[in-house]
Amino acid sequence: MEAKLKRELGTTMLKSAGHAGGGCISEGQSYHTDTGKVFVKINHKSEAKLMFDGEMASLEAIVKTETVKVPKPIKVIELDTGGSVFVMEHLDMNSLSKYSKQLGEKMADLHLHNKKQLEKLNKEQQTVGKGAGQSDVAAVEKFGFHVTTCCGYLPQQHHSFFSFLPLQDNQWQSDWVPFYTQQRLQHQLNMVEKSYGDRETRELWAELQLKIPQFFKDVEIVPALLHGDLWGGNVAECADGPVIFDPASFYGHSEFELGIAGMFGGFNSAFYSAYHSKIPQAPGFAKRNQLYQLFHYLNHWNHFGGGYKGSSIRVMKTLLK
Ligand SMILES: Nc1ncnc2c1ncn2[C@@H]1O[C@H](COP(=O)(O)OP(=O)(O)OP(=O)(O)O)[C@@H](O)[C@H]1O
Repeated sequence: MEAKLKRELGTTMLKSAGHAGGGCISEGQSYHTDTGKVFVKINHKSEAKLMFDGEMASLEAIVKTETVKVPKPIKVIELDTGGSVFVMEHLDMNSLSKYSKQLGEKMADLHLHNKKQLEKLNKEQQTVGKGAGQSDVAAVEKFGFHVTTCCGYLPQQHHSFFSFLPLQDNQWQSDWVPFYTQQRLQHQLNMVEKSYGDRETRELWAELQLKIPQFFKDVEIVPALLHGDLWGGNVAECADGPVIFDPASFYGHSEFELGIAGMFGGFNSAFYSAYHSKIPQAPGFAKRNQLYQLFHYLNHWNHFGGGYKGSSIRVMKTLLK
């Protein structure tokens, strides 16, 4: 692997700089190269390329916004032995502590970035001489993403719990509610149905589906670039400020991001007040927050089995009250 890495990165030096842990998905390893220190994620499964391509595209999209710091992506390389590696900038990271407020501000900046681009574009189009399609302003008017992303684990070893690939259908849609209902919730529920065929869940979903549009009355939703998997394990800080990593990006409702953020801890009140000072809570926020958590409960049920069934059903029942 190291010979190939050297070749692909065009570096004469490739010196191990230690094992950086790595999550439960991929092994992590840092190296010194001619152009600086890199962090390499290694996964030996054949599907890893798809997963890393999604992560690379997500990081590239976030970098372009110049809002919140992420490791700069460098390259996805396929290994001759099967599997792939993903090379990115190495960052010295510590647990988030003194930069919570800054993270809140920067996440809001990330979420507002596309809205600002759309406003710029609109202004330009009203200016004489610049018609539609003539602008250099990059703005996205739909919900989705240009590549598939993976929200969840692609384990190194096959494990009977993990019988599916946690791929997200990011096909572009003009409206958020059908996007979220079909391409996020329905997708998870189809997998639950396939694995467990649970009747109570099926019945609750039949009712809940019809109610979803009511949760979105009077809210205007502008596509926002999301990290997509913003739990406490994917945020940290460097010496100069907060950093987020391991994204599964797409353009969606900014509130979706706060779903998983609220589930496993890691975000304090300084984070939330800084975030909401830039993006205030819209009416109906609390209910939608539960609707957004439902996706993650179902995703966890599909990943880890029955332990998350109870939470999934509980949230569905609360939403139906
Ligand atoms: N660019 C980087 N530079 C240095 N260390 C990193 C970098 N990216 C990740 N790490 C370290 O590796 C760990 C795992 O990273 P990451 O979450 O991206 O991997 P993963 O295999 O997708 O794992 P999981 O989602 O299970 O946490 C992080 O918690 C962090 O300590």
